[in-house]
Amino acid sequence: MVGFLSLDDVDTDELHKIVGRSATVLDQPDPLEKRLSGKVLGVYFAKTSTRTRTAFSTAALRLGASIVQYGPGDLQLNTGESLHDTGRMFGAMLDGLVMRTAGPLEDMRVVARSGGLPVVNAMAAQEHPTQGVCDAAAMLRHFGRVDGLSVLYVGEGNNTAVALGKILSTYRDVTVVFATPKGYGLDAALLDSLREKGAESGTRFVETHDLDTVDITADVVYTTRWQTTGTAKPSADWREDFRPFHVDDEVMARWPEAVFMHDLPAHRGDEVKGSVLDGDRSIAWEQARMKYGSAVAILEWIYRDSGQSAR
Ligand SMILES: NC(=O)OP(=O)(O)O
Repeated sequence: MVGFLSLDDVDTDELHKIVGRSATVLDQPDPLEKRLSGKVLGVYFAKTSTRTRTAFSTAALRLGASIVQYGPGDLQLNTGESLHDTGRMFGAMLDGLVMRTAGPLEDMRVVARSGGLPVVNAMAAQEHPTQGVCDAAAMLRHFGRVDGLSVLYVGEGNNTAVALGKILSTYRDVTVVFATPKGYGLDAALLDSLREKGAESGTRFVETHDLDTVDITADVVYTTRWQTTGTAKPSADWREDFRPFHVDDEVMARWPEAVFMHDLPAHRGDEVKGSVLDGDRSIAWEQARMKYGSAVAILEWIYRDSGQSAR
């Protein structure tokens, strides 16, 4: 049973192969090899999604699988059935599951263990690993490399930031600055683990709560929406804390060589000005298309032993 629950679970060489494959999928015309022919995947999204759900559904279909879709109100989980029992039922009938919740990653591990089936983490509270693959692949496709890039992340230290940090920690000589609102930064233990991992390959991580003091020469300015899917801010006046992290043309002018990235969905006027998101330096829409490329690459990797059940 091999799923895709956390970037921590995947060997670096394998991860880089997945990123490399993601970056080529967009340039490869259909048809894809039907690596998932005869398989049936569950696609369970307990939280809203436009990109990830569409990407994994279309990727599974184009790879030859059939899919069964479940929305937030569909499962007997809502009436009190346990995750363990739910996983057992999925495992009895499905060949894999793509799953999004706002809950802990451990919930997905329970489903994977009890069902004995591969589970893809399409976003959990702690980590959005498929987004990390997508983002690294978008950088690879644009720059021809990930090694040596300087990335300025502006916004909340959410599950997208965690995945971005984890995947960039596997590349060489990358500089990552997280400019996060005070009180909404990365978990200190996570940041320590990123620094430890990055030290092996010359990759460094810095966190600041003052965007004005950032003095790197960035290749990428990356932001994310202020209200992460499935989470709520603890204070009513949180917007005041986030306002200095709005990426507008003046912010982009400080990094004239940088491209702009965004995991989307965007809220123009909050985290980003429309002229930046839709401007010449934005690769956010190519990055969004990479959601499909990365979904294909992840599913191909999970079912890489063609002809054998991944279960
Ligand atoms: N970036 C991302 O995960 O988008 P969706 O929430 O639309 O899937």
